[in-house]
Amino acid sequence: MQLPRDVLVGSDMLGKVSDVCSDLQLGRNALIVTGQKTRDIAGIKVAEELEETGINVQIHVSGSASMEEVENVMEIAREMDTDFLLGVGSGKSIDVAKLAATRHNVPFLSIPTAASHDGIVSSRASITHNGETTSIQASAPMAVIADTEVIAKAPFRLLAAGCGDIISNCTAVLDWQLAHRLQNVAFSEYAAALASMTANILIESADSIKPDLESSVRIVVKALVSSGVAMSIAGSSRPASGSEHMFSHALNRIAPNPALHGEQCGIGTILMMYLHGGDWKEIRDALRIIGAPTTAHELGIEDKYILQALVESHKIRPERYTILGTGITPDAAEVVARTTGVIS
Ligand SMILES: NC(=O)c1ccc[n+]([C@@H]2O[C@H](COP(=O)([O-])OP(=O)(O)OC[C@H]3O[C@@H](n4cnc5c(N)ncnc54)[C@H](O)[C@@H]3O)[C@@H](O)[C@H]2O)c1
Ligand SMILES: O=P(O)(O)OC[C@@H](O)CO
Ligand SMILES: [Zn+2]
Repeated sequence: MQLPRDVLVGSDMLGKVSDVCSDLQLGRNALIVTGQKTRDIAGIKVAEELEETGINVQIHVSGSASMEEVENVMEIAREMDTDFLLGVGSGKSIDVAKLAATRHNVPFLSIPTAASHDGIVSSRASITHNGETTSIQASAPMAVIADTEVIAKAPFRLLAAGCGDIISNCTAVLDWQLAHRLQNVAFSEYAAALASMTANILIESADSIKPDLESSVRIVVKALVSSGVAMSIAGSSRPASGSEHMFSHALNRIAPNPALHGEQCGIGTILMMYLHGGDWKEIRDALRIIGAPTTAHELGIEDKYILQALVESHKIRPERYTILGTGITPDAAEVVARTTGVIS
C-alpha cells in the first residue's frame, strides 16, 4: 500500500509548501506542472515559495492529460535533472505530474486548486492513451497540500463535481461486492468499508456543502482523501470506480462536449443504483441538494448520448464485472434513464 506521507488541509497551506519539501528532503530541482489558469492562481506562488528557499524551479503549463504530454514532462525532468515534481491545479495537471514523476522515479506533490475528484490523493493516474481514459497505476503523492482558501474560491461547480466523484463510491462498492461473489474477484473489506462510509458521510452532509465556504471544502477534501486512501488500500480504483465510472468514460468517448468527471459519475450513480435495486432517489436528492447535475439537461448532454453511453458502458472495462453484466439493451436503458428522470 502506498499512501501520502503528509496531508495538509487548511487556509494558506500554499505558504507551507517549502516547509513540506525541506521536511521531506526532496532536493534542489523542482518541476511544477500546472494549467494555463491555475498557474496564475497558485503555480507562480508555489514557485516563488520554493525559490525563496534556494530551490531551482521550472514551471510547465500542460494542456491535456495525454501520454504524449506525460512523455514531454519526463523529457523536461531529464533535461533539468529534476529531484521532484509538483502538480499544481486540477485533475489533468495533477495526473500528468503524477505519472511523469512515477516513471521518472522521483517523488511528487499534489497541490489541488479545486476539489473536483479523488485523483488529488489517489495512486491512480487517468491519462488518455489510444482513446482510453481509465486510470492506470501510479505512485501516490508524497504529500497533498490542499489550500482551502484557494479551493473555496474555485467555481462551485468543481466542488459539486468532487461530491459526485465521492458519491459514486456507493455503486462502485456494490459492483465490487457483486464481482467478488460472482467471479471471486479480490476484495478488501477495509477499502470497501472506507469508500462506502466516505460516500455516506457526504450524503448526510449534503446540506452543508455551500459555495465560498472553507468548511464545505474541508468536508469534501477529507472525503476525497479517504477515497484516495481506499484506492491505495485496494491497489486499484475498484472502491471508487464501478459501472457509474464506466458510464462516464463512455460519455467521454461519445458526447461532443463531455461534462466534468465528477458530474458524469454522479449521474452514473443514480442510473446504476437503480439497476442495483437500491435507493437511487437518495443519490439523486443528495446531488440535487449539493447543486450537482442530476439530469442530462443539467449536464449539457443530449438524451441520445446518455442512452448510447448506457448501452456501451460495459465495453469500457470488459475485465471489470459490474451490474451491467454483458450490457443493457436499448429499451431497458430507456426505462432506467426515464424512470430516474435523467432524461425527460
Ligand atoms: N487520477 C485519478 O484517480 C482521477 C480520478 C478522477 C478523475 N481524474 C481525471 O481528472 C480529470 C478531471 O479533473 P477535473 O474535474 O479537475 O477537470 P479538469 O482537469 O478538466 O479541470 C477543470 C477546469 O478547472 C479549472 N480550475 C481548476 N482549479 C481552479 C480554480 N481554483 N479556479 C478556477 N478554475 C480552476 C481548470 O483550469 C480547468 O479548466 C480527468 O482527466 C479525469 O480523468 C483522475
Ligand atoms: O479507474 P477509473 O475508472 O479511471 O477511476 C479512477 C477514479 O476516477 C475513481 O474516482
Ligand atoms: Zn472518479
